[in-house]
Amino acid sequence: MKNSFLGKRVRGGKYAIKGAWLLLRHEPSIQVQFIISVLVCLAGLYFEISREEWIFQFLAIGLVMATEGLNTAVEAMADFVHPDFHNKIGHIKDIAAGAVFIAAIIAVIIAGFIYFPHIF
Ligand SMILES: Nc1ncnc2c1ncn2[C@@H]1O[C@H](COP(=O)(O)OP(=O)(O)OP(=O)(O)O)[C@@H](O)[C@H]1O
Repeated sequence: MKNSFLGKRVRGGKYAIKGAWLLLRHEPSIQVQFIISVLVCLAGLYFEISREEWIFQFLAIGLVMATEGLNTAVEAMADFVHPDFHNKIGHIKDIAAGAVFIAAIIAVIIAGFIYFPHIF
């Protein structure tokens, strides 16, 4: 079982859950995004948004948090590979942060589409 196809998948799932838990426990940016996600979900309950709106909302939350998680991994990898200051490392980190920024902008636009008609 240990090295079977299924065993490896189960082990991979355990590592992934561990990684998600580490992000939530130790990454301030993920913690902030998690709190915002909870607040947005409360807003969804309050405004009784539709099934389709919930789907887009969860997609936006997943997009931002997953991108932030990958950004964190890139930063950790960059610091491990090259702990000292280097222009290339700065460039790599800026690009990874840019990906989070794009995801966040899209999430804000989606939130606007969902909540603007409910509020105004
Ligand atoms: N080793 C380095 N060499 C060159 N520039 C760096 C280096 N480390 C960080 N920088 C620059 O500082 C910026 C912020 O990097 P940092 O690793 O502190 O990310 P952060 O966004 O503050 O991380 P966190 O997600 O932990 O808040 C980078 O985008 C990059 O421009």
